[in-house]
Amino acid sequence: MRSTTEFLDASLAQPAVRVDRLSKSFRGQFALQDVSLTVGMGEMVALVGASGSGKSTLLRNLNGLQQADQGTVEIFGNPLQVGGKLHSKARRLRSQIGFIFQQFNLVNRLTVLENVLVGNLSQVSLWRSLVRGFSQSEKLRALSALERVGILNQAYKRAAALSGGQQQRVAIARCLMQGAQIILADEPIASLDPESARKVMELLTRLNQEQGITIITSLHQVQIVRHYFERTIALRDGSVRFDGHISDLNDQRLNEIYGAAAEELVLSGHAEIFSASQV
Ligand SMILES: Nc1ncnc2c1ncn2[C@@H]1O[C@H](COP(=O)(O)OP(=O)(O)OP(=O)(O)O)[C@@H](O)[C@H]1O
Repeated sequence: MRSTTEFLDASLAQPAVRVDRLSKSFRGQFALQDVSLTVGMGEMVALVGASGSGKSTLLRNLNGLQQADQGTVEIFGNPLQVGGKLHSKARRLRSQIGFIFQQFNLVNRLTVLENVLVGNLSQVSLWRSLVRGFSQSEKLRALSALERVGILNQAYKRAAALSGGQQQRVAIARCLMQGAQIILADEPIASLDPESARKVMELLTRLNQEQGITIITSLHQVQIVRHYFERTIALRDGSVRFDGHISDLNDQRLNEIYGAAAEELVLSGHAEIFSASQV
């Protein structure tokens, strides 16, 4: 069996994510329909689309939280799911994929540091680790992750005591502790105030630019996408309707794809993010 290092080395020549003809239905309705796309290592890609267009379903399928009915997802050239079944390597591949949720998904009664430390553990190992404690080097790595996301000074507070923006940064630190090479973020700023949203978007951008972490983020607001992203994939009714440079996804193109629903993407929340700050 190959070691993790060999596994990572072999992956360098591969795209980070490759999706081939992925389809998923709920009660006879397509949530994803014949979706194919490739995301290179170190890319930062926005997924846009009106409510119900399939963004969350796609992200959940990319890390195997959910299985499609048909099609393939490959991570670093290795199959994660094929034809609706998780591959035997899925667990190892998933350890390289961090996932950030709109509602942060932290364990409220644990401290910030503990949340970062347990981020990568199964439920069983989580309680075992909490009982036996963590090694010094694990704690140092977790503290370093918190420093990288700018909230080292909150390490010993309970997660529930933090603001939404800070909690989202804990979730990102958890991905760093996990050693994630890919971060999937599902509407990561939808529950945040404009200033916190700006900080989270800047942090994701920095992790992409400075550490080469591949980032795929679903977002509702086209203004934000225009500011932070170059490549954008637009979904409608579970199909890819646009995959290209954000400058080509102008208002006219949005209207062609979404009709009246384009307003939801152009006008919804956080437009003030840029006027309220120096960005
Ligand atoms: N677990 C589920 N059970 C039934 N239907 C589902 C389920 N998950 C998603 N769907 C349906 O699949 C379609 C795509 O949903 P999805 O959540 O992926 O869209 P989205 O673009 O992320 O929307 P939003 O921006 O509102 O989160 C929708 O019609 C939704 O109702």
